[in-house]
Amino acid sequence: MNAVGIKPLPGFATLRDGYLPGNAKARSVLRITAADGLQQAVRVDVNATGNGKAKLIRLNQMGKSTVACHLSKILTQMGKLTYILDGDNLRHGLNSDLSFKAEDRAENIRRVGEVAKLFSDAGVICIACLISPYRRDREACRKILPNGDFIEVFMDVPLGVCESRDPKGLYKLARAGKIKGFTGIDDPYEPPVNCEITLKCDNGIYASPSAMAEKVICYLEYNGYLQA
Ligand SMILES: Nc1ncnc2c1ncn2[C@@H]1O[C@H](COP(=O)(O)OS(=O)(=O)O)[C@@H](OP(=O)(O)O)[C@H]1O
Ligand SMILES: Nc1ncnc2c1ncn2[C@@H]1O[C@H](COP(=O)(O)OP(=O)(O)O)[C@@H](O)[C@H]1O
Repeated sequence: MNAVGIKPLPGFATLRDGYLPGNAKARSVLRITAADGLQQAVRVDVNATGNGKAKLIRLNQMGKSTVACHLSKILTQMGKLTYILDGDNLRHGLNSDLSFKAEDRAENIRRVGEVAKLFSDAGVICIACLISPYRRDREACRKILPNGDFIEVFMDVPLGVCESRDPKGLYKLARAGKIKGFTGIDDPYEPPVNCEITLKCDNGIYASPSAMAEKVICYLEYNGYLQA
């Protein structure tokens, strides 16, 4: 158990223990650290990472973007290329024609899956943070990616905690009936039954976003996803 309460998987230290992953090439790590930013990291030459694989990583529920940023930063420091596909942002561009009706959420998730597949082909680890509240849509998305390339991360955060954060005030509007079909209020969220990773609280205490990201890294390391 380290200082942030994560039990490392057998044979793995977490990054906070000062562990430099054996497969991270010093040249790549230095170069990408110097770039110091997620978008800049994406511009780094693919060959510099030595990473031939890419994965779609889904994060559910509140705190998605925050954990995704930490995850991307850690992966970048390890010499990997990453790109974050954030549902909230994509709905301003690629998916601006879609509503929050069930069929439009399905199309939203399908498009993000297809985009993630393209990133994957280019050797970039794609971190997709979408609510994707319905199981059937997540399973359809899993099928878009090659077998084993879709890693589902469930952020098991109770509605009350999400609602207490509410930085955009959307829960308040939903409770007041000013937004209809809001996930968790008057639209369902179906928790996964077969996700690869669950991030939740321990003894009522939530891990920090960076600790959650480290847990994902441990999973990826342990299962050989980050080998050069
Ligand atoms: N009705 C309704 N239900 C849920 N969410 C809503 C809704 N209306 C707007 N928003 C904002 O849209 C963000 C979620 O978009 P997603 O593309 O991830 O949703 S979905 O996967 O298609 O369900 C989500 O942003 P995040 O909080 O960053 O997830 C909300 O701010
Ligand atoms: N582990 C955490 N502990 C406390 N607050 C958090 C945590 N993760 C995220 N937050 C805060 O919760 C709010 C929502 O986080 P965000 O990452 O934008 O969620 P999402 O992308 O799921 O909507 C933000 O104000 C963020 O700072």
